[in-house]
Amino acid sequence: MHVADIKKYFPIFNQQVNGHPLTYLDSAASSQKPIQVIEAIKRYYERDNANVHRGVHTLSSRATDAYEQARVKTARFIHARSEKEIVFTRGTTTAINLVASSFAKAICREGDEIVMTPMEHHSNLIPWQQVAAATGATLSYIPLQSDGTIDMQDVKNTLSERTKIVAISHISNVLGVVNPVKEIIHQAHRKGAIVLVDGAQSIPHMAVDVQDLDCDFYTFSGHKMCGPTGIGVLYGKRELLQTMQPIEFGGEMIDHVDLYSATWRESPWRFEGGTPMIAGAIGLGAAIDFLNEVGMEHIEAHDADLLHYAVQQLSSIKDVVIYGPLANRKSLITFNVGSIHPHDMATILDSSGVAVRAGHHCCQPLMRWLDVSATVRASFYVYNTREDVDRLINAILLAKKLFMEDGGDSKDRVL
Ligand SMILES: Cc1ncc(COP(=O)(O)O)c(CN[C@@H](CS)C(=O)O)c1O
Repeated sequence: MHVADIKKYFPIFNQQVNGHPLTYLDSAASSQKPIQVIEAIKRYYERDNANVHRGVHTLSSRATDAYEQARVKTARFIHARSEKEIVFTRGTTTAINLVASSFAKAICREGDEIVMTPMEHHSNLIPWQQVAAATGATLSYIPLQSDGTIDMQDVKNTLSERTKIVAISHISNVLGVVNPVKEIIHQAHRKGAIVLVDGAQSIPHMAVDVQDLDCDFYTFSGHKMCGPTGIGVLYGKRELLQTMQPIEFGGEMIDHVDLYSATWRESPWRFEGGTPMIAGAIGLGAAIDFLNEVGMEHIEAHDADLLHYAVQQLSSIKDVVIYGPLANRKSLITFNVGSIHPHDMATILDSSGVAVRAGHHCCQPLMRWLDVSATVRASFYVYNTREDVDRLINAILLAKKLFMEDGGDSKDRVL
């Protein structure tokens, strides 16, 4: 399967939007789904649908096998030591909240420190604010360089003997910057701190080896990596997961129950109370098969080519401001064009069939750090092509002509 002709596996592109071919540049919000994932979920509901772990009949056995095979595939995809280090959650947000509520609240005390960065998504910011409020721990932030990157000296200066938790994104959903998480983890471990990596934007775009990183927790969402919504993953070192108490209680997750008390199954099952996202997990497994067939190295190379082309083309338009570093970034480009409000820009782009995201991208502290109220973000994935970038540029030039007095300059070109 060659990246160049991957679009044909995505049925959603067989449509026009506002009279134009769909140019989907919002994969950082949620990716599109290949027919292989759609068919896997359809096949489950048509042939194998039953509840897992409890039934002794054939369909329940088939559903259980498929569900647990998805866990094995996920463990292999991120090079976890064991599938028992893979907890299925609803997504990145619930994975982070599980660690914050179950692990962090148990180990943090008055005066302990939780270290983050101002670029974090609200899902990797607010849970830690809640931990601080509940335990008396304090929040410390690693300062960003002017281009949005992190300097390791600032990391060392921010960490202290009181640091208990470091929570950091692998790739920013606004800046696109790839953070030096392996080095940060090394420095955090020297202080005895535990590190959670928010992998929502990295897992879809780069090969991740959690053992090589030596991260303690790693979180991501199926819907951003060609999988369905409603399924995500918390990777946790087994010795840490085993110390954690569940935060949702009921069926599936128990060992023994009497009228006044209950005991739990081992991890990961103790964290998967109630009927799990069976079809979601099976769809995630199919998405992992698809990404493995394409090859993460090919995805990374395709991503780099598209992003380089997009930065080059966007930079050629007068009045464009690009946020984040021009190198060491992946999969997305955040920008503004002169005085055009991002929502106006996104609306005009949509009239040309170009789907981007506009707003604060669930990163309000980062918008204040950038000193903007909102931005436009174009994000790319395996099914995008240079033609999509050209359509984006053309639509931006149209918006300039509609919204800005000078209507574009001689350097601008309309394809
Ligand atoms: C870095 C990062 N961390 C956590 C999340 C939350 O993922 P969920 O699947 O919604 O739980 C996201 C999702 N960011 C989307 C929706 S705001 C975006 O458009 O940027 C993210 O990018």
